[in-house]
Amino acid sequence: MTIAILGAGAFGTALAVALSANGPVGLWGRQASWRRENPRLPGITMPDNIDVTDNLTSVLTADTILLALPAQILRGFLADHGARLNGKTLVSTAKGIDISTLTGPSALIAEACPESCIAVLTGPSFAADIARGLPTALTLACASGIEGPRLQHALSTPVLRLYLTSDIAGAELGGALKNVIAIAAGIVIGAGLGDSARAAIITRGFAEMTRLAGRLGARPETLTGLSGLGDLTLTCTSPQSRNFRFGLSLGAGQPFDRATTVEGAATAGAVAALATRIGEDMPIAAMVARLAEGAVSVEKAVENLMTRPLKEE
Ligand SMILES: NC(=O)c1ccc[n+]([C@@H]2O[C@H](COP(=O)([O-])OP(=O)(O)OC[C@H]3O[C@@H](n4cnc5c(N)ncnc54)[C@H](O)[C@@H]3O)[C@@H](O)[C@H]2O)c1
Ligand SMILES: O=P(O)(O)OC[C@H](O)CO
Repeated sequence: MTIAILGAGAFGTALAVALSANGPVGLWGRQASWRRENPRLPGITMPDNIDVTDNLTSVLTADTILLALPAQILRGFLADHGARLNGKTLVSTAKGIDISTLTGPSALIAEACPESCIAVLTGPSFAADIARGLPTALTLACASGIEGPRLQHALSTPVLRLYLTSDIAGAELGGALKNVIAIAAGIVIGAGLGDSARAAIITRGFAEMTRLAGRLGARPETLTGLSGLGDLTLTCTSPQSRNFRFGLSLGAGQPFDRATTVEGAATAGAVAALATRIGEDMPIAAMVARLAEGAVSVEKAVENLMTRPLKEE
């Protein structure tokens, strides 16, 4: 198996560093003018067997491509380059739902590359941790009983342990939805509402995640696994998370650098629209969408959530 990664942001670069333990890796970035140290991942030196390039053609000789682009970028990228990727094994790593189609990355890839085998790599993992070689466990979702195990072995290393599932919908939705709830958790802490309120938002947020994912065909055990509960726990509790930090700044009423990749912001809008379309109640996600747009104050959002009709758990 020959491997290339498209997207030389923090995560694509970290994956390249990890997978270089198994052999050569191509890493493409549209503006990859650096070669040995990515400014998005300071302090990490690229091993010699990573070919960092801004020439897409040169990395497309690989048979297996990991797509490490943000979810809202993917559709446009596939429109431009999907034909050249079609037929290759494609592994999606984006954690979001496309705001214009309300579909996840795997559906976008399937539409653009109908002859490709598609997998999803997701789970609790900060790029900096992976790049430093800290032990990490992820979920690899692939519907193919042949390609799935092959990928699982090729993408695992002594410090990167992949668990295999065939539940693409569950793995993908867990990764996308946890980002929305992480923003909510950040808001709670940023606004000084306390750890008890955060535990409540995580738990009720997880209930929303499992409800929506279940309606969209996910298996419950996937949501309680690494890609759901595992990643939710990480992202709602660590200031390393950009989604959590975005929430912190919203809650505290402080500015936030909008150039930072915060997948949960657009995904909250997509989730709210999706929930409305299928008639599912997602009050926390809907409130995060409004807060991220600046359409409601934190005080009003808390009041609205706390005064909803009382119900059974
Ligand atoms: N950073 C992490 O810790 C981490 C961990 C797991 C998963 N992820 C997921 O990986 C995905 C990418 O996140 P990241 O952390 O690498 O983001 P990032 O902001 O570090 O990098 C995004 C990259 O996308 C590139 N890009 C933007 N628009 C583009 C376009 N039109 N064409 C080509 N390239 C374009 C940018 O140049 C940049 O290199 C996200 O879905 C994120 O949720 C990130
Ligand atoms: O920095 P975040 O919030 O995008 O989170 C990164 C990863 O998704 C954590 O698993």
